[in-house]
Amino acid sequence: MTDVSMVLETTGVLAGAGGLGYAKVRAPRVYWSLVGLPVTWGRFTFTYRSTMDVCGLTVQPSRMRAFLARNVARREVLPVPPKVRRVRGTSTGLRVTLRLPAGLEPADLMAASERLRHAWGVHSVTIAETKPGYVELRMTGYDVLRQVRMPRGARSEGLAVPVALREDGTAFVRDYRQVPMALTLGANSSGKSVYQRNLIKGLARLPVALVGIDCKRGVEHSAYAPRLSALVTTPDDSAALLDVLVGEMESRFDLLSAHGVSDMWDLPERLRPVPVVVLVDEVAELFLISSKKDEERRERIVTALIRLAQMARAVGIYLEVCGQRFGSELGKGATMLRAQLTGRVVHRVNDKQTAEMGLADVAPDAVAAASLIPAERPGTAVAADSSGGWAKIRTPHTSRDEAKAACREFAHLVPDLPALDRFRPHVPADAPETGPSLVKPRPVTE
Ligand SMILES: Nc1ncnc2c1ncn2[C@@H]1O[C@H](COP(=O)(O)OP(=O)(O)OP(=O)(O)O)[C@@H](O)[C@H]1O
Repeated sequence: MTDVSMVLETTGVLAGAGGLGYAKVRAPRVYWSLVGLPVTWGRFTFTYRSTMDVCGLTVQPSRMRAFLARNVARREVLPVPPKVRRVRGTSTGLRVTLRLPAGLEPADLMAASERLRHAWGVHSVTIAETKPGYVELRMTGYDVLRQVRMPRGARSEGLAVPVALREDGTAFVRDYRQVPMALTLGANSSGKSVYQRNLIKGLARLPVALVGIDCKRGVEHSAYAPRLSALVTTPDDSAALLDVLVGEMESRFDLLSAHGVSDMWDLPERLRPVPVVVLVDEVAELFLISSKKDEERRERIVTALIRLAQMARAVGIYLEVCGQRFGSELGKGATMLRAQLTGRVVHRVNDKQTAEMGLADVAPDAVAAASLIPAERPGTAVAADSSGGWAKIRTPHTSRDEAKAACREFAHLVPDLPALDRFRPHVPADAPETGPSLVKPRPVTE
């Protein structure tokens, strides 16, 4: 709903810019609130019945209803469209809650979304089932992914971080309790680091331990050091850290079994271990070997990652893996690990095979959309999970310094986790607020 701040923004922008034409191109949010929303709302109200009828989204009335219409109301018996329960304008579009009559299902509306989009002259129409028998029609008035602004009220809580904006104007939330393990793929400069920065910025304020594995010499993760419980930057240290995480997982399982529960969240709060999010950047670095002697290390790393991905959810250890490609070319264990990482975010890719690696097993319909992401829209991705649902998303642009500042601000939230102490990065007390990082991971390999 438009509010006071929106009205002020509206007036200010229009006064300075000199007209609606300018607003339409340069300030689509303003144009939508002033012109698009009232026009679309009116068009929707006046054409709803006829549009649903021509789009094949009506059913024959029940016998009783037909009888009453014919004999009591003495009017023509009309086909019945879904009942409109609520219409709500937002700063990006129009939301309509519909109650489906018997005989219609959400898939019928999904199949007609392109027709509805044209009929009401909006940028996009998506359909979301809100509860059995009810759907929400989410219309956007303009391309909300062109200039991303997260919805008001989207904030991190529990173990969920609103990390990007969906095409329908709602927040894409990375919720670790719903989707514990995830994989982010994308070509160079497609926006993977910015996605991770948004994630870190949101996670930093939550009661979680953050672990960084960044074999690109820590170029990204060293900025987050003040908030990290552990940071490793070489494959050897990664192998040691992953062994410790597997040990932590096992002792947490002992705790669950001692209390007769099968999930950490069933433990009383005072006994519950702190959740751990393990962020792995450039995963291929952990798989590659340059000599025979690296083979044993690779085996150790891959086995540990697979064990964590398969079991650690129940004890609150979550994996967030990132890479350019993640297929069988990485060797033994790669596809097995990938199958466990059920949350997928695929940015622009260089070839269709990479999109398939990321999406074909969970949401095959999304492969084409990921292959079409243009280079001039960095940060755009297709997000999917094993439910089969997918959405086009784009992150808000977040600089390294912003993520770094959030990690400093919430450095006091680094939880006590003795098992990880020897991997804790050393942050000099006088490390600069911005600029190149002075953070050094400690040498941990024995
Ligand atoms: N959501 C976004 N909005 C605007 N610009 C973005 C967005 N995401 C990324 N960019 C820009 O795109 C460029 C590449 O982004 P980023 O560094 O995140 O890519 P990457 O996939 O991590 O690349 P690499 O694999 O080379 O590290 C950067 O200049 C960044 O500022």
